[in-house]
Amino acid sequence: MEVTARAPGKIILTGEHAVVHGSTAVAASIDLYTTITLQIPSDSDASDGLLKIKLEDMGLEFSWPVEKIKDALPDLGNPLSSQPQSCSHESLKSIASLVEEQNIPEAKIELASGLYAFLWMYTSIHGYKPATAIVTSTLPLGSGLGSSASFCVSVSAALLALTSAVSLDLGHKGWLSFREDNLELVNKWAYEGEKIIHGKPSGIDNTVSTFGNMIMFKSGKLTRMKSSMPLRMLITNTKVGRNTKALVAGVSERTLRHPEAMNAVFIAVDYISKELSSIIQSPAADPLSLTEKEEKLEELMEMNQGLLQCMGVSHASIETVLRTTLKYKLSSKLTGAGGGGCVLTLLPTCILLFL
Ligand SMILES: Nc1ncnc2c1ncn2[C@@H]1O[C@H](COP(=O)(O)OP(=O)(O)O)[C@@H](O)[C@H]1O
Ligand SMILES: C[C@@](O)(CCOP(=O)(O)O)CC(=O)O
Ligand SMILES: [Mg+2]
Repeated sequence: MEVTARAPGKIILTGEHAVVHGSTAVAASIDLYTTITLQIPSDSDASDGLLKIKLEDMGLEFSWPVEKIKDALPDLGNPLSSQPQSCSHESLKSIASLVEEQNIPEAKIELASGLYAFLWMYTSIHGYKPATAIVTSTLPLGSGLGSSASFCVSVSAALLALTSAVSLDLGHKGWLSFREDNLELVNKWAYEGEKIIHGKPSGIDNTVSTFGNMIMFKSGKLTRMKSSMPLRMLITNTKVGRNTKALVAGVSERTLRHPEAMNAVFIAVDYISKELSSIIQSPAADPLSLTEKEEKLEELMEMNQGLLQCMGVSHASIETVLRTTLKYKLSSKLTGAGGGGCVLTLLPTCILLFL
């Protein structure tokens, strides 16, 4: 049995971090993907008894004898793919020791949490079957474009596609697609993976990666959006590496130190996201001209960036991009967890006329 699945990365237009604390955020999927090919031999005699994962872009391969996984995680004997399970502290410790034995190069140690998520989802859904997973990605890792969620969604989709828990319909461009209820299952398993990588994710990244297009997200609930205006974003990668888990934890610590001030910040972000979504979706016959709408969006992005600074997640490299784009009267904000990573700049239609 073999299947290939892919899932997109995302940009967050407004509301990152605050969404973890219950505010509204707006996100859109982008045309960069994580792709996974999963092969599970149907004849166990024909296999080498290993669970392998090949990260092709990095030229890395990791493998574990399934018997060893069984010893480390003995409680997963009866996988129930239709019931997403959270990884307990004990299971995570066992998984960490399985990954530690692989001697990941020090410069790539961040990959460990991706491997934890893979091992958890694989064994929870398929038990101790030998298999090979080959992963490639066009997304930069750890840059705010949701590589972790796109990895988890593609893994979850590939794993579920090879179970009887889902049925696939003929999709578009040669890809099969999941039905809506099956997409929810894909999303729930991916969220369990994101929890292992991020610690305390809001769920917005895996949700937009699973359902695509543009969404509004608040307290685990998604509202699909229909944009009624052109919206072009320039993405600048500062190439400053950072880790979402640490940044999310930093905002929570600041919230514990200054609960009232931070709650006011989160409420302001909620209003910003709601206003942004209503502008983006306002009917074309709206009295506001396109230029007026774009000016409002620019102002909202600037306000959100200021509040992200309040949360302590901006960075000198992000400020440099902000100053540079401002010279051309363009508005920018960080996207994703910040601390480096990517910056979004709105490209208004008047600029595009000159390109
Ligand atoms: N293709 C991949 N293969 C293995 N792990 C991945 C892959 N993509 C993402 N990950 C995991 O996700 C982590 C990056 O997630 P994160 O810090 O949330 O940044 P972002 O989601 O913005 O890219 C990586 O360090 C790795 O553990
Ligand atoms: C900071 C946050 O809002 C988004 C993180 O996105 P990314 O992992 O940096 O792509 C966290 C979350 O919502 O789970
Ligand atoms: Mg992430």
